[in-house]
Parts: sequence; structure tokens; C-alpha cells
Amino acid sequence: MLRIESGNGGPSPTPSLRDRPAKTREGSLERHIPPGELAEVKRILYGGEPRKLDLPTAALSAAQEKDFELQGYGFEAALEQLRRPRIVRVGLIQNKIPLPTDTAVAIQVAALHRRIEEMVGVAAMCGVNIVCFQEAWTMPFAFCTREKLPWTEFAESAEDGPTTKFCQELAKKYNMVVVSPILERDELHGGILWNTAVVISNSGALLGKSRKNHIPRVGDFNESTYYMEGNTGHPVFQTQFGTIAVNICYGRHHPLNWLMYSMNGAEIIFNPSATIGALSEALWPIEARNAAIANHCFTCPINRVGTEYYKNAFTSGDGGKAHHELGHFYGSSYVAAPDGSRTPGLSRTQDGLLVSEMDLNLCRQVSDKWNFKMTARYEMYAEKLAEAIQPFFIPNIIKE
Ligand SMILES: NC(=O)NCCC(=O)O
Repeated sequence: MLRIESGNGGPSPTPSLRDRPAKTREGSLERHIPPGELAEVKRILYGGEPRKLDLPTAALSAAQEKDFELQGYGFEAALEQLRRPRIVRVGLIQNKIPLPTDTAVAIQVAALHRRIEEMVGVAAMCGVNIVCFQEAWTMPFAFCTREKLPWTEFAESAEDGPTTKFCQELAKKYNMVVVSPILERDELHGGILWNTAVVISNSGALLGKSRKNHIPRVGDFNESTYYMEGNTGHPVFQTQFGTIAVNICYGRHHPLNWLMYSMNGAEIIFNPSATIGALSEALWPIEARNAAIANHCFTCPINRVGTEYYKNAFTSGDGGKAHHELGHFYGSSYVAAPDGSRTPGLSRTQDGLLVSEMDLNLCRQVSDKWNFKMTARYEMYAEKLAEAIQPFFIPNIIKE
């Protein structure tokens, strides 16, 4: 069952940031820092502020009517002589599950399809070229329960499951690349499960899939009960709009995981996630932003919103009381650029669509300035890592 949070009941007017409750840290800054100081505080915290996009009025009204936040920002790059600007609009979608978790599986999936369909419709009005949804977007994040049924029934074929077919229709209809992270059932290999992002070209063709490389063993994120570490490596997908990769949720904590997508040429790395406030909210603004800086690329972390309620209580194996909720998913999806600048985050509590316009030429421009790829000592790290993974590794500690 889903706990309904206040403000969830229907369309609400869009107040100015100063009147808005503290749903984001940017909202708090806007409300409490004197306007004269705000620009300087933002410069220090965020680097250059991306420009606000002028989104179509029809899109803004549709978002308001359908009760989700719509924000748009644009990142600038310098004009070059030999390359045209490579402008792409990326859409990130964060959402609550619309129905209680004990509703029939097929009805929950259908309701999520309907919700995403209306949000993608608005993304199309905003000229979005590539859209990405949150981790395991077709289901509640029920792995905390350690129960198999009914949750494993949400798993689908990445190649021809109903959700992939649904996304292919959206991709064709809107000429949009769709990144669809699902729970995958792999019929070719004994029907086992994976946590997988399916990537669909704007033509509607299936481009491929990328499986979650790092499975959490923290708190109630009991995902290792359901699926193993992915075996697809670090694929990148060359689309008409740019070269993209998907680093699913917990992979965000592993700098080398980001690096490997970047090594394969990713210009935009999506990070569809499901994570909760008590665990990771302080890490959230740092990790993907740092990855954008370190790898000269754009990063796009997305987190779901809301608190999901489970009928059967589960324990955390820590002697504490059994409980019915994993925690509060705090949304706050954002985009970070290679120069360290970033958009404000979407709401901590409300469904939202973040539209970001980026000139991908910025990746090489920042790389030429900071030269992290050139100055890195990959051969030294590779040699040391090869040694460090040996069972009888001797750390290089210098003692008196
Ligand atoms: N979905 C997932 O991997 N969550 C783990 C918690 C986190 O990485 O913040």
C-alpha cells in the first residue's frame, strides 16, 4: 500500500520558490538567503547556474493538471569553428507508485504505464530527445521484504516483454530514445532475474540492455536475494542524439564503474536509482556530480519519490522491530555537467520531469581544459590493481 502524502490529492498551483515548502535544498536557499547573496552562494555551491529553459505553456499547464513538477535548464558550451553545437534535450522522470503495493500486479503495471505515458507526452512537448525513467520503474521497490511472490511476477523479458513493447511505441511516436530500467526475467538462461536498463532507439528498435553491476548489501536493500551482479560490462549506446550509458543505482558509489562507461565513450551517463533519505541523501548531490567532473561527461541521477507500504512486516536483521516500510524515497533528480555545474534537484516528494538541454561539445571542451583523461595514470593503476586482487598481495606500506 502507498502512504498518501499531503499535497498528493490533485492539481495544485505552482507557487514561486519563495512560497514553496522546503521540498528541495534549493527551495530553502531561495527562501532564506537574501537575494543579493543568493547568486554568490549558488556560484560557490554549484558553479555556473544553468539557464532556465523557456518551456511551452501547454507543457507547463499539462504538468500542473497532471500534478507533477516540470523544470527545465540549459547548459552552455563555447562555439567551436569546426564542430557544430551538438544540442540534445534529456528528460528525467521521477515518480511515486500510483497504487497500493497489494493491488494486483497487472493493475499496478498498467497504472505505472499510464502515468509514464502522460509524463512522456509532456516531455515530447518540451522537445526531449532522450528520456530515462527511475530504477525498476514498473514496480514497487519491494526487495526489502525478501518475499518472492508477488514481486518476481513484475519481471519481464527485456527483449519482448510488455514494458519494452510499450516503450518502443513511445519511442516511435515521439522520436525519442527511451531508457527503461526494469526487473528482467532472462528466459534464455533458466528464467533468472536481473536488474536491467533496456535502451530503445528513437526509431523504436531495441538498441540493447545494460545490467546493474553492483548489487547493494546495505540496510533493507535486500536485492541480492533476487538477482546477481550484472554480466553485460559497461556498454555504451550510440544514439542519434549522443552516446549514452546507464550506471544503475548502487553503481553510483563506485568511481571505477563510472570510469568504465566513460572509457567506452559515454557522453551522458544515466543513474536510475531507488534510494532513501536516512541512508544516502547526503551522498546524493556529491557522487554523480563528482563523476561528471572526473569523467568529462554529463551525469543524470534519478530517484523515485514517496514511501511504499508493505502488508507483511519485515525485519532488518539488527534486533530492531519489524516494520512495513523501506523508507522515504527522496526524489531530487538532477543533471550534472562536466564543468561541475548542475541543475537544481526536482522535488523531494512530488512526481517530476526535469528537462535539460546540453551541448555535448562541452565534454571535449572541459577535457581539453582539465585533461583528466590525459593526466590519469591508468597504466600505473592497472598494474597495481592487478596485484591488489591477488590473494597474497603485499600492500606497499613504508615503516620506520
Ligand atoms: N537500489 C539500490 O541499489 N539502492 C541502494 C541504496 C543506495 O545506493 O543508495
